[in-house]
Amino acid sequence: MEIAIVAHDGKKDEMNFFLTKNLEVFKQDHIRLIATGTTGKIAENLGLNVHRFLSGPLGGDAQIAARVAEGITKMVLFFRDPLNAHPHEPDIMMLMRQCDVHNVPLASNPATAELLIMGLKH
Ligand SMILES: O=C(CO)COP(=O)(O)O
Repeated sequence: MEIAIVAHDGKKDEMNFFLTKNLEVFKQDHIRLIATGTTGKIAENLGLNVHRFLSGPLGGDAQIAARVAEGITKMVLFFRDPLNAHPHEPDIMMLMRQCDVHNVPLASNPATAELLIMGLKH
């Protein structure tokens, strides 16, 4: 099962905490982790296998949106920073829209991500 992780700069510490807490889940063989460029580094630094796409502002969100549209990515954990402006806002909206179009679970904050991970465990 392919899961995408994405975190805006203001949320990267929370992504680090979340991944650390759920390391055993993300290490499972049946889970393939993908990420935008800089977020992927966080996962790599924790010893996780992750395929890193472009950084968000350079098109990473758009690349992941395409995988959602194609039915490859099955879950998106996107820790958004609602308190800052992002130059690639259209790409961000596209990623979220594609999740809704294709009924792919999308967590836009850590609390929801925890619930999705709990769902995965059961
Ligand atoms: O900008 C992002 C999501 O919109 C995240 O990109 P990075 O993981 O490269 O920082």
